[in-house]
Amino acid sequence: MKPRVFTQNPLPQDIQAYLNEHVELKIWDKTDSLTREQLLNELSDVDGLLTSGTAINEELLEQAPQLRVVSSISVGYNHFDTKAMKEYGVIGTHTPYVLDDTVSDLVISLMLSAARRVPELDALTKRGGWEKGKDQEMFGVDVHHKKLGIIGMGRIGETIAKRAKYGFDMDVTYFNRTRKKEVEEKLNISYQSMDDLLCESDFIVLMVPLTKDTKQLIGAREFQLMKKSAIFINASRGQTVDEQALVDALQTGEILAAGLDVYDQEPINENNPLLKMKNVVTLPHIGSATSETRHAMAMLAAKNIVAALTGEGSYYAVKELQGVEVRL
Ligand SMILES: NC(=O)C1=CN([C@@H]2O[C@H](COP(=O)(O)OP(=O)(O)OC[C@H]3O[C@@H](n4cnc5c(N)ncnc54)[C@H](OP(=O)(O)O)[C@@H]3O)[C@@H](O)[C@H]2O)C=CC1
Ligand SMILES: O=CC(=O)O
Repeated sequence: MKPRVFTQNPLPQDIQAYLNEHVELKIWDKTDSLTREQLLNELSDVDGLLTSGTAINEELLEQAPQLRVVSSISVGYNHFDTKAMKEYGVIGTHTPYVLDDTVSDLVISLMLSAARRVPELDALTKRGGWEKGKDQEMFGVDVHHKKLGIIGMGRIGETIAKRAKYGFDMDVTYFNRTRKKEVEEKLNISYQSMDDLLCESDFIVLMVPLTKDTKQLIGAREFQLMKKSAIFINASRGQTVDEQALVDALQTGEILAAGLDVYDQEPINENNPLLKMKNVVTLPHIGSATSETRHAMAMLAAKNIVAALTGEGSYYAVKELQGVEVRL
């Protein structure tokens, strides 16, 4: 008998066809979005769940007695309670590598947009505010040849560094808990303590996963260390930053500008002060959102769930759940 898989994510036809060959696929096809209660109900007799941000916690695992694999169409997996999943013998998989270039492109666009004030000046031009002789009021700052500090030199961090170094001649430094000498040599970049990186960088990009150690990694103290001319970019998760401290730093001129793809609350509340600031570029968590990359992620997530459920082929288990014995 084929394993049963449930998903609430709409999937392209070719991915559905691939899944149908290997599993009994059930897709949530109602127009209303699925409530938590409906999800738990659907999970009562399935072996696998294909999802993106669904919180996988004890309450869900308790009510899904057959569940063996949760495959996330994302690389970040802070929605997994990996401790509980381990206890219940449930594997969690994710989609590394296939989105690195796309997310990096977006990070570079946030850097450029914030530095050159692209959204602000686009709005000014469209509302007829372009006046001759007022160029100076529209000046931005250069990106090329500046110093970029990347916090979180992982898969995505590395592709950002490559673009910054070879595309924009930037002086790139990074901070990680583990030093990566081979990457330093390959890309001609250097390692710094986090405080030194914060003090010296013109651009600071945060690209760490959200974990108990990175929650509010950047707060009031860290913004105080930054240059007044610093541009801060966050494309990791909103909770890696103390958002109120970010608002304060931008309002008091402690830093120059910010480019954000992620927030404490998503979708962001329409009254959030960040939305009112000219010196903040705001995007709706679209780091990997191109047709090609979202397709590649969904296909990889489909392959992960098939491999993990059938035991045929390899899959990308998240770090904390590698080698976990799956419940029978
Ligand atoms: N905006 C968007 O749409 C997207 C956002 N993301 C986010 O980006 C994150 C990173 O993805 P990816 O590059 O693939 O992940 P990786 O695991 O490859 O890289 C993460 C890096 O962060 C470092 N890190 C972890 N904890 C800390 C810490 N406490 N202090 C400093 N550095 C730390 C790790 O090094 P070390 O362990 O040595 O410290 C590692 O090098 C994802 O987890 C996700 O949250 C990803 C894709 C799209
Ligand atoms: O935020 C997106 C991800 O893939 O993680």
